[in-house]
Amino acid sequence: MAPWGYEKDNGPAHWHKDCPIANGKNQSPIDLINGEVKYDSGLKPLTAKYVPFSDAKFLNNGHSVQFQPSAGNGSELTGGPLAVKYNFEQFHFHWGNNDTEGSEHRVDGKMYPAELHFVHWNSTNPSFKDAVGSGGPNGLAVLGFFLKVGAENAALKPITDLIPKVKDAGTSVTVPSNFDMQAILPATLTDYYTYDGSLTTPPLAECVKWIVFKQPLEVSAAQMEAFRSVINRDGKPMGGNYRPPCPLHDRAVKTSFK
Ligand SMILES: NS(=O)(=O)c1ccc2oc(=S)[nH]c2c1
Ligand SMILES: [Zn+2]
Repeated sequence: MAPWGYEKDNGPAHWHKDCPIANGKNQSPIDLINGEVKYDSGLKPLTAKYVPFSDAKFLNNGHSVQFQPSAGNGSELTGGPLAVKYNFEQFHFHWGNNDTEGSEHRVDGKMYPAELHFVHWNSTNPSFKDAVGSGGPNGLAVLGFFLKVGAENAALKPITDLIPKVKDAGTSVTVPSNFDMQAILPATLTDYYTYDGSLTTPPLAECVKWIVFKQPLEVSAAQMEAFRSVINRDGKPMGGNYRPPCPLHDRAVKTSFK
């Protein structure tokens, strides 16, 4: 089978052939239906402590554009639904070819134009790869932020300004060491949905504690257009690199807000 992608011949409907877990009971993304979520007063705010990276790349891996440090540097996530410390691994994006589609998670059936994922791995594992394979929903913690079109996002500008340099699949560029990743996050990481799920791309491992924030981040129309200029490994616009929602089965979605 052609390597997986989001086209007719290699998209989400085909993934189960290489990854049978695609039809599992803990798959992501999902539609976050407000009438079916349950407030959990025990959910505390999250704390993300991100240290500037001296050696990080921004790359086009053929199915997303991704910020990837060369090694860990003590950037970590704690709190919220998490029992232990999680190490930062990478962040990447999913987006659409127009403003009516692009996010992976949905809220009452509504898609946002894009979704940003901050990926972290459970520090009780020796590595990210081990955390993915550790079994159970506590291997990774992924923060999901919806993006909507509005004001320019100054914190993401150093990243969106690099997009023209990674237009083609397999290209990468070094990110200036003064890039302030912490500035992307809202000041307080309070109102979120959380549930046990999976990677939204192959291998689709069911190893993720998902934490999706209610409040979207804003990016400008020009920043959205930058994403839409990215080309995938088939030479087509990468937009549409989102998996449709999966069945919830008997999972609960908890919220930190009423
Ligand atoms: N889109 S996502 O669920 O955040 C996600 C995060 C980390 C991943 O590592 C591999 S391999 N595939 C991945 C998908
Ligand atoms: Zn993702």
